[in-house]
Amino acid sequence: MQHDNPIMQLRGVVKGFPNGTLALRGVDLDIEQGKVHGLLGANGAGKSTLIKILSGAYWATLGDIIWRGNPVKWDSPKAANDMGVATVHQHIPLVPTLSVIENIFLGNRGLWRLSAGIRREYEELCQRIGYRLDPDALVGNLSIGERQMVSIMTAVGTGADLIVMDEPTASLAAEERELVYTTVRRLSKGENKAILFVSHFLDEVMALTDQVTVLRDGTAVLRANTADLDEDRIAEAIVGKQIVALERQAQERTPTAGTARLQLQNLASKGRFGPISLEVGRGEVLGVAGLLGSGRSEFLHAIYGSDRDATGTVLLDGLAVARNTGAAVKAGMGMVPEDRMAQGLVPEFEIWRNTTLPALGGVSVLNAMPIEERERERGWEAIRTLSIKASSPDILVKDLSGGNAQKVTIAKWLYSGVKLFLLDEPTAGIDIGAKTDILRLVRKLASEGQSVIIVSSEFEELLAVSDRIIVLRDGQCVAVRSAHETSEHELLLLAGGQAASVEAAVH
Ligand SMILES: Nc1ncnc2c1ncn2[C@@H]1O[C@H](COP(=O)(O)OP(=O)(O)OP(=O)(O)O)[C@@H](O)[C@H]1O
Repeated sequence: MQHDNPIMQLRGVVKGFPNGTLALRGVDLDIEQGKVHGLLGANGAGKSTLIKILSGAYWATLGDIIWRGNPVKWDSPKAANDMGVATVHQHIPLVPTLSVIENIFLGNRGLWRLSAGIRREYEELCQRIGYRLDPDALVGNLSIGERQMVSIMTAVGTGADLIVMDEPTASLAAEERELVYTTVRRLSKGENKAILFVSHFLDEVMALTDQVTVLRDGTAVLRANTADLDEDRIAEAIVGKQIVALERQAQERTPTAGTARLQLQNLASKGRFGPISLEVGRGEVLGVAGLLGSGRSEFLHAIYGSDRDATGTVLLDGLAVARNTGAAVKAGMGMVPEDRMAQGLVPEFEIWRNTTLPALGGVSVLNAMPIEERERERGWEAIRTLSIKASSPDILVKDLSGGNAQKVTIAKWLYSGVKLFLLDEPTAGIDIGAKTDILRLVRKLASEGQSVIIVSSEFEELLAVSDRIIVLRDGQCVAVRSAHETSEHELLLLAGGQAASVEAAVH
């Protein structure tokens, strides 16, 4: 690989954690100005650790960081930021109670009043990026895609020359992803910025990046120009072996006919979605396709009772479920929300404790005293079933990589007698090897009689795993299709309206 203009170089970077984990084992990396550098690797390969070192959040245990030709030792994100490195983190650290403009300029201005100058600066930033949000909109009211754009604008607004993006498209639909790509291209080609782009999506890495580094178990196992690679080669480097493509298994099964597990009658939430009436059978997987803002997550929250404004009736196995999450869990629903860290896990607890949180019935005496041995065994089982990269169930969830923590949120419901799984983007941020494992697990749950409603921005995934797919657009259910009767193309058209730019999808 030729390096014309490296702005950032890592040489032999090692990172060990106090619990003994060696997350990076001597990594070299060269990021050039005006180029997009893709960083890939399975969950737990070391990507976030590397990013934290680049952005000053962690010290490297060993090795050199060379910025514009000079070795540096950053002791804080602010120090890295002052030198010209900005990071767009995976879990977007925005302040929900502040406005867009306040969030964007908060960090580098401290306390200040909104002046005409700042507003002008905001408009200039929007011009540069080619995207505009209402500067006074509250961040808490924005969609995940819009929040992602606020994070990117914040990074660009610092004037950084290297922008590190940690899975910026992880839970975005095709159209919103396209927005991020356009921004990345503008910044690299138009403004000569260097971009480090972390992603699990091979198609976008092929389409967007100039160079690629693949980490496996803390080692850079592939460093090459993207033009010299193809998806198979990258996938092989990520998992260390050839992987089987997503199989489409939908045709092979028929859910138990005539037995409704879930019945929704006029379920609606004002300004969000609905009314929607439908049934989900025992052993059925219902896919929900829709773009960001279509009401897809809101739909799940209403079923689960976490939307207190929702109206309508939800019946599980013929019995009405009161509209609160406690009643939903008691009735047999399990929810894996999109914003996992905020809603799904207790980071300070071990894997085993998180895995058995909702399921103490099976591992305790009279539901009161958990038997630790059995709980730990569950933890091991979860590690095996979902290929969680952890040396034991005693590892704290906060010490897991993002993707592995996410697997724990799924594991959490597996052993709790759940009858209806509500999965919001269950494979976002999950590496390609484990993605197929999770989809297979969904099929397995269905074959055992559980029902599943799954929301995914990746329609290919919905087609692979669902029996039926409903399409939401602007809060309305605009189509119901049997999975084997539809296609990704049709779903995209339906989800975006006929006029939707299908080209927006990455090919
Ligand atoms: N604070 C920590 N303490 C101990 N171990 C950690 C800590 N942070 C990460 N690890 C471990 O270091 C390894 C690398 O994790 P890292 O978060 O860098 O992976 P990743 O490639 O970003 O994964 P993902 O795709 O899931 O986000 C993992 O084994 C993880 O469990």
